[in-house]
Amino acid sequence: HFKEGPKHEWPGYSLNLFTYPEHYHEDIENVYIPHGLIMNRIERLAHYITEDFWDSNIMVLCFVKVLGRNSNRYLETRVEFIRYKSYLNDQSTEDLHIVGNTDLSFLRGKCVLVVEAIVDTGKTMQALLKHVQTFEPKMVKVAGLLVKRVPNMAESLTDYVGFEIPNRFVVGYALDYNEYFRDLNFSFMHEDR
Ligand SMILES: Oc1ncnc2c1N=NC2
Repeated sequence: HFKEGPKHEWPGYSLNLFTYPEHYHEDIENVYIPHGLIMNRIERLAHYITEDFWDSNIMVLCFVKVLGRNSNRYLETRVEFIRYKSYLNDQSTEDLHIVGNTDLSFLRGKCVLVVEAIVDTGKTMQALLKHVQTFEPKMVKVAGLLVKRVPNMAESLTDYVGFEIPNRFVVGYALDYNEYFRDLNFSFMHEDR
């Protein structure tokens, strides 16, 4: 997936180009990926996913449903959420703690798309995929909106990548730092930690 990119790192956009909650002014460094760009990229991923899943029902996904309305094909989708905790402050913990229901037997024989906001070390995703496989789905693919470039990254776990980003902590657009910054629902910010 990841061609060796240019060595310079994308500097992000200056904060004064955007409006964002006052209470975050001291904590964020720049706008890394604005909302509009995220939306455009997600639509492209939905195109690839719809092609790959062609005539199978998809167990987990919402944005393909929108694409279904625009194109003449509608893939029935069902969305289930797996809540888990894998981060303490900004360090990934080793193990996967699934919160709530761990019985995923509804996946048996199904075409599953695991949708993750961010794939970092890949440890959580590997643990999640191992757990999903025990329920013998027909197919499992992974969509990650953000995938970090981390040293000796496990073979690419992600079939659909929104944005490949440097190995730095980002917040916003549902990504949090100990539950802070979740309400930055319009873009990613580099958290200068
Ligand atoms: O950079 C990150 N920002 C928020 N949450 C997570 C991150 N990486 N793994 C989980």
